[in-house]
Amino acid sequence: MKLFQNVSTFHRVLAGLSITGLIYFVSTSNRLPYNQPRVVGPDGKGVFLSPWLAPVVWEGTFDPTLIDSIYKQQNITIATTVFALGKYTLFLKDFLESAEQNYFVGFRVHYYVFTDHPEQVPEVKLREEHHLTVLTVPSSNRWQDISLSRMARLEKLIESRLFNEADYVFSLDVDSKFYGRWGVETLSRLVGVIHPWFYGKHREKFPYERRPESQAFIPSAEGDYYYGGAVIGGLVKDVYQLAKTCRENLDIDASKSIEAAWQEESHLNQYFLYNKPSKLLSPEYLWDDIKSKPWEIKIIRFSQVLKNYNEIRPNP
Ligand SMILES: CC(=O)N[C@H]1[C@@H](OP(=O)(O)OP(=O)(O)OC[C@H]2O[C@@H](n3ccc(=O)[nH]c3=O)[C@H](O)[C@@H]2O)O[C@H](CO)[C@H](O)[C@@H]1O
Ligand SMILES: [Mn+2]
Repeated sequence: MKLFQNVSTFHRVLAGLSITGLIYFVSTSNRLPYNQPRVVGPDGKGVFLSPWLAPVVWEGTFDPTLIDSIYKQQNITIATTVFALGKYTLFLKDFLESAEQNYFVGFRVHYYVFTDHPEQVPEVKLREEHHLTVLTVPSSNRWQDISLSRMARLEKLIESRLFNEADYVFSLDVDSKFYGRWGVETLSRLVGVIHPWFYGKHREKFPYERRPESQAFIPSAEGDYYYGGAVIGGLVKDVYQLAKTCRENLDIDASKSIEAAWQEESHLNQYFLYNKPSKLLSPEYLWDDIKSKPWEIKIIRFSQVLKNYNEIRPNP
């Protein structure tokens, strides 16, 4: 504790702190202060390196033909998990059909569809080397539980199958559609996507979990990007570590009856702050159909579709 010259100063400071303040103090005292990274530069163009030298994938930063030819030599399989419980099965058709047009075309893909209504999984013609497995899970009557249980299910699926069946894995929101190429340019050890609604905002305004009692807590002076929970990816081993850690932290929060502001997305953001992704996907890879396209976005590749939450979620 270099900050304090002698023990009595340290005790006086401690005595003046509340328990919440103490947790805050201990958890922040050894963290490095640094400026928030920009997503769009002063020239209005997307910044394509993070301050820890992770590439940020934007249109124009890669040559699709060249990058495909490099990965072709590696004979890889990309597992893709997608959850469609309750009424969310209605998103599967567009999700899968648009994926088949755009998603890892020419590479081996294995979709794992988790659902409580296996009979509602549509028949979609898959490309050669693309496969789909339906995994039946129990229904749930809280959307928050569905969304956050994805971490535990991903962890278990990796343990039981993906260590043997795949090289990379992506977990994607089903209420989405592909509009453009999503290929091997997105592959890396650990991959996160920059959320389309917050990339122009100061990090103090990010909807991170702000209660120190939660395992997802992020202090207001910290944060790199606000990552979307709709896309998690990377090598099977690294995504396993992420899913396991987030699931453990979700369990700790649940035991204290705390639910983070944005469920597993909050825990994902906390994980990525202290375990930096090795590649970032620009908001081209997670847009929202109701959001107009600004100048810095040259192409929308994957986007959340319009939906009426009151109609499709099992609870408010
Ligand atoms: C764009 C984005 O980053 N979205 C995130 C955001 O809100 P969203 O509003 O996108 O959450 P959402 O309603 O799409 O739920 C996330 C996912 O859970 C599944 N699901 C949910 C409800 C249901 O009844 N049935 C079902 O299958 C489905 O796969 C869905 O895509 O915050 C959520 C957690 O609060 C997740 O982190 C989402 O990934
Ligand atoms: Mn969604």
